[in-house]
Amino acid sequence: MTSIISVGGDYDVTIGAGVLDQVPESLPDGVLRVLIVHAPVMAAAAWALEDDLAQRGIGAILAPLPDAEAAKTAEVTAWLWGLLGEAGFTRSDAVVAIGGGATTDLGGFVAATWLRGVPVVQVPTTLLGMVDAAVGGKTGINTAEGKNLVGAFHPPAAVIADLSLLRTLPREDLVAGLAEVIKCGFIADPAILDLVEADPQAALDVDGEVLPELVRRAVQVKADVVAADLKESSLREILNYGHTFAHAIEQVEHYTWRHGDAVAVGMVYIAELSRLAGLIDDDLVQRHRAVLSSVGLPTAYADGDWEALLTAMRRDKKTRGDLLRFVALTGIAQPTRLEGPSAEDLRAAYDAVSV
Ligand SMILES: NC(=O)c1ccc[n+]([C@@H]2O[C@H](COP(=O)([O-])OP(=O)(O)OC[C@H]3O[C@@H](n4cnc5c(N)ncnc54)[C@H](O)[C@@H]3O)[C@@H](O)[C@H]2O)c1
Ligand SMILES: O=C(O)C(=O)C[C@@H](O)[C@H](O)[C@H](O)COP(=O)(O)O
Ligand SMILES: [Zn+2]
Repeated sequence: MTSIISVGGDYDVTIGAGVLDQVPESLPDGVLRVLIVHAPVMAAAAWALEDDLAQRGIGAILAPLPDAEAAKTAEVTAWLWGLLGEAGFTRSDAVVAIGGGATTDLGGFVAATWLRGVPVVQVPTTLLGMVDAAVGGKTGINTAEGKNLVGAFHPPAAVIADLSLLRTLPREDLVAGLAEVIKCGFIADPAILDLVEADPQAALDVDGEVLPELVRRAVQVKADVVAADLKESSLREILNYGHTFAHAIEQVEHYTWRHGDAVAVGMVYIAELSRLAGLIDDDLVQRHRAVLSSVGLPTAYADGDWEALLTAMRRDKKTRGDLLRFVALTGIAQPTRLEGPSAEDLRAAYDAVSV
């Protein structure tokens, strides 16, 4: 079954097994050349796309990226700008990004910045990319000081999510992708939590029916939010649930942690902080731990450097001046903001996740 989810009428997310061959027709009319940036494991898919495009009279330049987070750097971005400059890419040309969230973040950023914006078609190949990174137009790279500190909002022309690609995804990456799915359950769609809790193993079965349903539901949550608030003036912040602490872990651990794993711990951290602030009860905190651990996600982060984590959290984009701001919950599907928590509560929540 193929599903198409419209993002505010601006572009479609096509979800289904075997939809990869729809990439050429998802390019805007009149595209003459394409830069295909791809994760190392997606070389065969990139070559196949190059052949398909050639038969349609569209030229392609292939750009294999460093794997995972190593792609999201100023150096890789500058290398791609160089390729585009040498080839004389114009605004009738486009970018296609094939890979996980790191690839689509980088590919989207290059498209956003080249000539102040050329079209990008996002082809996510991880669960996390399909349900989150490729949708919504947040693009960016890391700097030495922190995660995603440089970027642009640049919605794609289309998103093609071929579920059959998940068959080769390592289980650890599949599990990590479920963190963002579960996040959507906590912030907006409780049916996601019910589905995962009813059968956690089914949620990880790439050939079953539960996982596609979870993908559709999470994409719908994201589509609804970004259609209402593309540039994160307010509502979009809810998609950052768990991310303040998660991004700090990722940076302090030099990106050796998967993003989804860090988000899982980050959600437990904010749940603990919210409990300390009187926003939620202990049952909801424990529901975070139970549903996340049921699919194999981490819920604790031991032996961290608290001062380094705090410094990293202060660089979060939701911070305003000295005011640390978190997306929190008052209940399931009831997001709110927790602003300026005390130093004692920040530390106590850390103690609760660092056991
Ligand atoms: N822009 C956004 O809105 C947004 C949302 C969520 C996450 N992100 C970003 O996404 C990144 C994380 O994305 P990710 O979890 O996809 O990680 P990733 O892009 O690092 O990919 C994980 C690993 O899976 C491999 N891989 C990809 N597809 C595969 C496949 N089909 N078969 C086998 N291996 C495959 C990759 O090569 C990589 O080694 C982070 O940088 C995060 O900040 C961005
Ligand atoms: O799309 C969004 O908005 C999100 O916050 C989704 C997050 O899952 C994602 O990790 C995003 O890249 C984080 O953005 P940042 O602005 O905190 O860097
Ligand atoms: Zn995320």
